[in-house]
Amino acid sequence: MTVVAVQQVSKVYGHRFNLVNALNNISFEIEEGEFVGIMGPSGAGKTTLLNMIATIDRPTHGQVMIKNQVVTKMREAKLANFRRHDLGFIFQDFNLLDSLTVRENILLPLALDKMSVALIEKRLAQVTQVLGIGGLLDRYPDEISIGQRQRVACGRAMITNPTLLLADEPTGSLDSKSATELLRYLTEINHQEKTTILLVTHDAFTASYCRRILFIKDGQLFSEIVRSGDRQQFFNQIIDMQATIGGGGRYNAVTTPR
Ligand SMILES: Nc1ncnc2c1ncn2[C@@H]1O[C@H](COP(=O)(O)OP(=O)(O)OP(=O)(O)O)[C@@H](O)[C@H]1O
Repeated sequence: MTVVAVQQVSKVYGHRFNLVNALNNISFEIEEGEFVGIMGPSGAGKTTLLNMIATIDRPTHGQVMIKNQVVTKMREAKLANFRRHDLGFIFQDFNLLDSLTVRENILLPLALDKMSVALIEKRLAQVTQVLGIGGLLDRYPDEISIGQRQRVACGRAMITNPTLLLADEPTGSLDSKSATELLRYLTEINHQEKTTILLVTHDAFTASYCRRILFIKDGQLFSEIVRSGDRQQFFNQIIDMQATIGGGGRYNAVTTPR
C-alpha cells in the first residue's frame, strides 16, 4: 500500500520581487513499512518537503496524499485529528515538556483520546520495551541523558502507533553512541511495528540505516538509491552520491560508519 504520495508539489516562498522556488514540481511515493531518508545540499528544499508531508505547511501547487487522503486540502480541524492519530514527529531538539515526567510526556498525544487505562498501559509497555526506557517513566527530562531524552521523544512519536513517523535531523544533537542507539531503535520500530519512517538528514552514517534515500537538489528529485547490500556498502554509495550532487558545506563526507 502507498502511504505517502507527493504529487507535482511546488512551493514558492516570498513576494513578487523576492520569490524562492523551494520545491519545483516534485513527485514520489513511499510504500507502507519503508524506511526512507531525504538528503541533499543545504537549501535544497528538504525541510520544506518534510513540512509539506507533515502538514505543517501547504504547497503552492500540487498535493500530498497520505493513506489515500489529500492532506494538503484538509480543513484544520480534521487535520489536527489526522496529525494526532496518523503522524508521529521527532524533532531535533526533542520538544519534551520539562514539568512533565517521562510517562506524562510519552502519553501526551493520547490526552484527548478516550482510551481505556488498560489499553494505554499496554501501549506504553510496548513502546517503552522497544525503546528500553521502562525504568525512566517517573523521572523528569532534566534527570535523564540526552540520548534517553531523544528516545522518550521517539516514544511520544510512537505512542499513537502512527502510520508515518517523520524526523528532521533526529541525530543532529546526539553524540555518536546515542545516535547509533537511536538509529537502532528506529530500525526496531520499523521492523517490529511496521511503522513507515521518513527522515531528513545531512549525515551519511544516519542515512545508512535507511533502506532508500531520495536526493533532492534545487527543489527537485536528483536521484535515489536503494540499499541492497550491507550498511557499509550503502554508506559508501551515499558518500559517492553526495560527491556527485555537490554543494552545501554541511556534509560530513569524512564520517565513517561507527
Ligand atoms: N519561510 C521561508 N521564507 C522564504 N524562503 C524560505 C523559507 N523557508 C525556506 N526558504 C528557502 O527555501 C529554500 C529551501 O529551504 P529548506 O529549509 O527547505 O532547505 P533544506 O534543504 O532543508 O536546507 P538545510 O539543509 O540548510 O536545512 C532555501 O532557499 C531557503 O532559503
